[in-house]
Amino acid sequence: MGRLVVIEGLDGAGKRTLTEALTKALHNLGKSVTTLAFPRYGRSVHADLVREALHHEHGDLAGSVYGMAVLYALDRRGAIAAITDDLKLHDVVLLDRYIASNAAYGAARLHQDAGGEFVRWLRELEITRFGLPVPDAQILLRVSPEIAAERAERRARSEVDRAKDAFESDDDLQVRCASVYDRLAAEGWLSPWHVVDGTAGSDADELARLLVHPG
Ligand SMILES: Nc1ncnc2c1ncn2[C@@H]1O[C@H](COP(=O)(O)OP(=O)(O)O)[C@@H](O)[C@H]1O
Ligand SMILES: Cc1cn([C@H]2C[C@H](O)[C@@H](COP(=O)(O)OP(=O)(O)O)O2)c(=O)[nH]c1=O
Repeated sequence: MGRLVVIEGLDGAGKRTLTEALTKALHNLGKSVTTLAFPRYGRSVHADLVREALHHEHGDLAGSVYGMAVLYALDRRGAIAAITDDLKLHDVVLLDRYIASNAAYGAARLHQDAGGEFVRWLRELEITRFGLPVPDAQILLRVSPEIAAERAERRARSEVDRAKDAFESDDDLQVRCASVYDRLAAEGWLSPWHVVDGTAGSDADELARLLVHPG
């Protein structure tokens, strides 16, 4: 069985960039890798509803923290078979966002912390009820909310279809979200976490070695 490794962080932290660098670094160690990004836009009706809601469609849907969290969770539930199959075929399955994104953004929206009711409810929904695979390791790509916002802004200007959504445009939300992520990582929520400084020019080779030879 392969290892399920998750990359987490704020919008614009550099998750997609690190996913690519880590994939190369793991290949260099002779490991087979496959990647998957959540939400699965264009492949899951739940993910598409999320994107549309974040761009002000579907009435007051985006206003419901629990409603949005259920949609994100259903997107993942629809991917269980694919993840399980991938874990049989590859040494590493690398996910760009997973359950902890739901925990961090939902708790931040509700002004709760990582030990609050929302995070407990979410774990019960996604792990206990839906039976999602538990990650072997999670990486928190840590950058200040200001740097993440600058990067998300630059990307919104340079890439088609990347206009900032409701969460990305909410600076206070990103600040609260960063602190929930810090707590989730410090507590080892669902798995051990590796905290990586996203401003230091992350060393993907070193991280790949840590992931392949934990401890
Ligand atoms: N270490 C880095 N230093 C500077 N810019 C970066 C770094 N990593 C990513 N970027 C840039 O920041 C923007 C957001 O990166 P991306 O990987 O798309 O973030 P995410 O997937 O976390 O939203 C992109 O324009 C990317 O080129
Ligand atoms: C996967 C996931 C994302 N999110 C949030 C984080 C982001 O602000 C937003 C969109 O995800 P993101 O991966 O940033 O997509 P995009 O390509 O549009 O930037 O959804 C959750 O709240 N819960 C989740 O389970």
